[in-house]
Amino acid sequence: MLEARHRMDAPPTRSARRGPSRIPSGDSAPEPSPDAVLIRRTLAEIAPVADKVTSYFYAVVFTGYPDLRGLFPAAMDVQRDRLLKALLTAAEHIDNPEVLTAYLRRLGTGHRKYGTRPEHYPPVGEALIGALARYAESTWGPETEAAWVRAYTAISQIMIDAAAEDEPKAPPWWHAEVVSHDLRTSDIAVITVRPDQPYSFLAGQYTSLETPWWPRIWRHYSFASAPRGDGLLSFHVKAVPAGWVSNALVRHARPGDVLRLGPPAGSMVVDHSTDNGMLCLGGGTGIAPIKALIEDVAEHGERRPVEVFFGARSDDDLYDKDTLLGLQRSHPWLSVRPVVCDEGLARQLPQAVGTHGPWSSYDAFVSGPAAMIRSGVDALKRIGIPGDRIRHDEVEELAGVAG
Ligand SMILES: NC(=O)C1=CN([C@@H]2O[C@H](COP(=O)(O)OP(=O)(O)OC[C@H]3O[C@@H](n4cnc5c(N)ncnc54)[C@H](O)[C@@H]3O)[C@@H](O)[C@H]2O)C=CC1
Repeated sequence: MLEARHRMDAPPTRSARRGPSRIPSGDSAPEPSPDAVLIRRTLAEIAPVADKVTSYFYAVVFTGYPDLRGLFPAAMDVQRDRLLKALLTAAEHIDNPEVLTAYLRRLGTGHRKYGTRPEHYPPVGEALIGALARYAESTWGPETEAAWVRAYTAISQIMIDAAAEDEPKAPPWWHAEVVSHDLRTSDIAVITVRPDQPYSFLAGQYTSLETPWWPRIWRHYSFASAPRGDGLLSFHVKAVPAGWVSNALVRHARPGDVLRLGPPAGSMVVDHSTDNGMLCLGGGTGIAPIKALIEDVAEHGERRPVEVFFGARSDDDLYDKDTLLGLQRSHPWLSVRPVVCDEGLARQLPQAVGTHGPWSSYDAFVSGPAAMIRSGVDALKRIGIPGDRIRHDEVEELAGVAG
């Protein structure tokens, strides 16, 4: 159902720790604007036929404007309905400019790596309106169409402006040469690359990455280290079943291969204005950004307590345990607890953390499989950490990682 899927792509709420304001919901939500009411009616009507809307939308874009086909991957698998989902999500939240603008600015800037230009927006808008008009027959009319046109115009303008402002500051993408490839288990590799131009990011962030084997298929990977003096970047990659990019990276990438990177994104970063303790849960290769956070705290010379739970399904999957235990030996403020649990880290977590703590003064960081993030956040709330102090990457972004 589109409804369910595009909710996953919602701009961040405060409890997901990014934006300063909250998407209106529940009793305290302000009245939606007339445009928002019309837009939500359309969305409700197309929800049961979401797949048809998506197919029709892309068919109109690609047959009407063949030049745009080159911006998309040859095989439209998980990325197939990303653009449409993002547009529908943005329209749904048109009443919330503060959160929406931040979301759309990131989207606009992130689209530079696809080669998106301002002239691409009108044809996409036409295809969107055409698909909605066709599949939302009973709620469609001149007023509804006008509301969608206003929303799309506002959305596209924010994206175009953000891309234009970013242009003098950063390239649309970076080339990055693989300088080392360290196979840690039969399906996990630590890959280090050298970008062709300086690449600034914050520990805890992630980037999008494209391999030469699957052009225009981008996947997200977190940086596994804080920014380094030599400018190198590392990623922990697990080859997942049917994962094109992850399998290419683990099984084919070798030193000398050149990848492409998009801009850094994500705000699972350390707040250096406080000395709150940090409680970090890393599941599987989700430990990568946690390691970056630890290095960041160490570089700032801070003495805040950092407690890390590293969850994996087997001992073998604790592929980075030695590095983390090495960091623990060097930093008395750091404690690392490997947890082997096939049933889910979150199930064991309340028990594991319950014997430590109290955690109410801690900031929490959760990184790993999407389902683990969801259950981990619930578990952390149950042990007394307020939602606005729990940081994690957007779960919908991770959907693109599994590949
Ligand atoms: N920034 C982030 O949040 C990052 C997320 N990832 C994601 O982490 C995942 C790593 O995959 P693998 O190493 O194969 O992990 P995995 O599937 O082996 O799981 C790792 C740990 O999470 C637990 N877990 C898994 N599903 C759970 C659930 N539904 N509820 C509670 N606990 C659960 C497992 O028991 C295990 O302890 C990938 O999906 C990747 O996309 C990777 C890097 C960064």
